[in-house]
Amino acid sequence: MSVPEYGRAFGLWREAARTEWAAYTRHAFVEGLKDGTLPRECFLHYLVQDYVFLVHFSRAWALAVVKSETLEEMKSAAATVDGLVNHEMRLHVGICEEAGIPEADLYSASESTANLTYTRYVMDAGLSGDFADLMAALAPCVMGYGEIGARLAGEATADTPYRDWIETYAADDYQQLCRDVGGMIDRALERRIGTDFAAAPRWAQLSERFATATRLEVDFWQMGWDRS
Ligand SMILES: Cc1ncc(CN)c(N)n1
Repeated sequence: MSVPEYGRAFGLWREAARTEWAAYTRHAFVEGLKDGTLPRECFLHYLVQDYVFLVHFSRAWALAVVKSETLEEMKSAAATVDGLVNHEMRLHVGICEEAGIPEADLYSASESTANLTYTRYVMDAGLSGDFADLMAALAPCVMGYGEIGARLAGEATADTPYRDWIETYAADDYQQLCRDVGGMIDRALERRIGTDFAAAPRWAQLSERFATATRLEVDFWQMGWDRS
């Protein structure tokens, strides 16, 4: 299967971090979602943590609204906050409710170290840097799940109990969000570092931010796998 395309900067970042990217998008947790062998307790542990993750991730996208320099950037960041808090989190609330975990418990769940490390890294990228730094740190999260969802939609076993999760990220609206964010990132970078991304003095640092956030995604799956 060919991988979906989510923009020029994302493609370059992904290629530069190919080892980390493979560890993220093909982690044992992901393969367990695909063939249904992931233990339910691991999935629920991950999902509770992911709800908390999305709360802080939404704060980081809200910071992107503050750091925007154009209306396009602002609209895209605001639409992503909306997508996260009003759509993606519904998946978590629904599945956890079925498992007897009410939403109030999700909101007050204590954060695992992997969760805390990742979301605060992203937040710091935005606080200490500019919009481009923030986008490089946010991109692995948005696009990685888009790529995983698209692959698993085609490869998952018919009876995997994780079909709802897979379809949330394979769905047209999530795939469109990835393309829209990817296009917006390209234009945001062109504005700040010029069209030849790889030749720009800031490129190495932006790529490093992307690679670091990708490693933190690997740790997040591992946290779910270990229930740590
Ligand atoms: C840890 C993590 N990374 C990415 C996503 C997809 N927004 C997520 N829900 N959780």
